[in-house]
Amino acid sequence: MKFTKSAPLWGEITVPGDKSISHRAVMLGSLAEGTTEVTNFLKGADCISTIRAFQAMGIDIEEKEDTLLIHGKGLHGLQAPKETLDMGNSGTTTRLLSGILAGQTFETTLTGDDSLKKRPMNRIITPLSQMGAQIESLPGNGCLPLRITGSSLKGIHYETPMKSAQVKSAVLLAGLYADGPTSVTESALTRNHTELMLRYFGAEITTEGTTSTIQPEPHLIGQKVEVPGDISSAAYFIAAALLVPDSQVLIRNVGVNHSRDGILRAVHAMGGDIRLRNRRKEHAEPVADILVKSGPLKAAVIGGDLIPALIDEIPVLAVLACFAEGTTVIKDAQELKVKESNRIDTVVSNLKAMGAHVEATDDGMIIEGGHPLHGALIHSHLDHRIAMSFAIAGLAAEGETEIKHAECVNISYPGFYEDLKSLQMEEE
Ligand SMILES: O=C(O)C1=C[C@@H](OP(=O)(O)O)[C@@H](O)[C@H](O)C1
Ligand SMILES: C=C(OP(=O)(O)O)C(=O)O
Repeated sequence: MKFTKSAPLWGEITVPGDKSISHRAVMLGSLAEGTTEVTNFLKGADCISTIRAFQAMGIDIEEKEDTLLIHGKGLHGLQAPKETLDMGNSGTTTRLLSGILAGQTFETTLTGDDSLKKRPMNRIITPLSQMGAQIESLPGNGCLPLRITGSSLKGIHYETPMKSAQVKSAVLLAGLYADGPTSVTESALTRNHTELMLRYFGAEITTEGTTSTIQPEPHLIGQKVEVPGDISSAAYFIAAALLVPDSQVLIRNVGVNHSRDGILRAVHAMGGDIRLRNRRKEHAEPVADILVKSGPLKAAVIGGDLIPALIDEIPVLAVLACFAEGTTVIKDAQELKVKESNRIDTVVSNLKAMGAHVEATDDGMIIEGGHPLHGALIHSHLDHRIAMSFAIAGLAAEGETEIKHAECVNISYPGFYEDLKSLQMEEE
């Protein structure tokens, strides 16, 4: 896929449904009694891995044109799958599902693609084992494939050593099957979709500060879930509209949960022209329309508690920083190293190929803005966020940018390139 300097971006767009919320809707819909109707479900490869896993455990999931109907069988209704469950590229599916599988009465094996097989699973094996789960990393290196033998679980209090919503969620979901309350404390709030959706489906779950506590054996009831647009997908259009001169884009129906809105806060800090309109609440989640206009940007320091609220947006934020005046520091973001690629390395090497002045650090990167980027051959490393971030860089760089394995955007945003093109004004 090739990109050159873009004509202004102009108009309105609706991005596909939120990936995190889509995964959780399938999971809780399957564990609830009755039918859950999900609209604006993300039909990306990661969420399809979640659907296939629950279908393999006996859940009837109807995939209609605009909706997903999940015929849940209750907390104890899953059946042993006949085969190994393939998690594809999805860390979220693997870690959250492991929490659920830990409390079943059967044994399951989970595997995934080459990228997922390199990602660390000890972060969930440790707390789930403390709860009494039996989980074995078959290669013995803390990675997939995992064999999970369902066990009776005990409630624990767990302090997460890393800022990870997947770890928090795995423990809370295992807590559904524990013998008493289970609580998780984190050092900074990570995305709280699991907590909000559990409450929405009828679980007894409370949150005080950054500690959430769940009571076991709730009676979950199927619900209607309207999935908001994914702010992580909206981030690419926010960046494109800021960078391409004379652009103005309205992104409708985006989830703006405070635990996810770090990209909005970062763009504000960088002086970008971005406004929220029509704020409302859809079921459990806050939603708004986002209006973005192009304009100059200034550097910022991005770190601390802001990081979990924009962790997946850091690649595109790094692209923005190349066009900002001054030196941007991204820190406290070690988690980037264990995503679909090592995103510190893949962002820095690709930005360098485009002529950026950027250096990797142990927990992020330092970017000296104001040096024009030029086109280059970009290696996505099959990482969807890298492909999309550098497509945006290509719209603002001199010359031609080519993205290798550009199709990996299907993980979280099938139709991304078409949507981007739909905003580009025709050249006179
Ligand atoms: O819980 C989730 O849905 C996610 C949590 C984050 O991962 P970590 O929990 O590993 O930070 C994020 O990067 C991922 O895209 C989705
Ligand atoms: C890190 C991501 O997803 P996951 O961990 O679910 O693979 C992502 O979508 O950027």
